[in-house]
Amino acid sequence: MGRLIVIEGLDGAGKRTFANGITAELTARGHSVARAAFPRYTEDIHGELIGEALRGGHGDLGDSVYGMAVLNALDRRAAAAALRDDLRAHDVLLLDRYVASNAAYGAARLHQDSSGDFVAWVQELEVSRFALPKPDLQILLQVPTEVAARRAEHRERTEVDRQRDNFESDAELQQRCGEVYAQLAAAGWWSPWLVVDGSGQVDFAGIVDEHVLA
Ligand SMILES: Nc1ncnc2c1ncn2[C@@H]1O[C@H](COP(=O)(O)OP(=O)(O)O)[C@@H](O)[C@H]1O
Ligand SMILES: Cc1cn([C@H]2C[C@H](O)[C@@H](COP(=O)(O)OP(=O)(O)O)O2)c(=O)[nH]c1=O
Repeated sequence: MGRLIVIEGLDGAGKRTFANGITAELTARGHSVARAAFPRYTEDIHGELIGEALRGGHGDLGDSVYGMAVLNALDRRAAAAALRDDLRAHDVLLLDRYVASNAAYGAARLHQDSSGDFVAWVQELEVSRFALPKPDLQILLQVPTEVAARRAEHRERTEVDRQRDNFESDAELQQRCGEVYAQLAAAGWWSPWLVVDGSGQVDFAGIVDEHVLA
């Protein structure tokens, strides 16, 4: 079985860039890597609806914390069989966002912390009821909120189809979300966590040696 490695962090933290760096390091050493990113905006009907709701579609759906979280959970549930296939076929399956994104963003939107009802509800739904594949490691790519916001703005200007959605433009929400992520990591929520400082150069070789393949 391959190792399931999840990358979490704020919008604009640099998750995709980090995933590219880890993938390059692993493939250079001859390891096979599968990748997925949630939400699956173009591959799954739940993901498609999430994208539309994030941009104001479907009435007040985007305002509903539980509604959006259910859609995100169903997107992952629909992906579970493919994730298991990837884990059988590859050395590493690298995910850009997973269940902890639901926990961190929902709790932050509701002004709860990681010990509140919302995180417990996510755990009950996605971990217990949907029995999604458990990560071997969740990596929190941690950057100051202002840095993440600047990067997201830069990305919006320079990349096609990477416009910021309603959450991404809300600085206070991002700040609270970063705090919940830090609590989840400190508590070892669902799996071991590694917190990586994403504000400067990242030591991909060291992280692969000590954490991804360990
Ligand atoms: N370590 C880094 N230092 C400087 N800029 C970065 C770094 N990582 C990512 N970026 C830039 O920040 C922006 C957002 O990165 P991205 O990987 O798309 O973030 P995310 O997937 O977390 O939203 C991109 O323009 C990217 O080039
Ligand atoms: C995967 C996932 C994302 N989210 C949130 C985080 C982001 O604010 C938003 C969209 O994800 P994001 O990774 O920002 O997508 P993009 O490719 O557009 O940058 O949805 C959840 O609330 N729950 C989830 O399960």
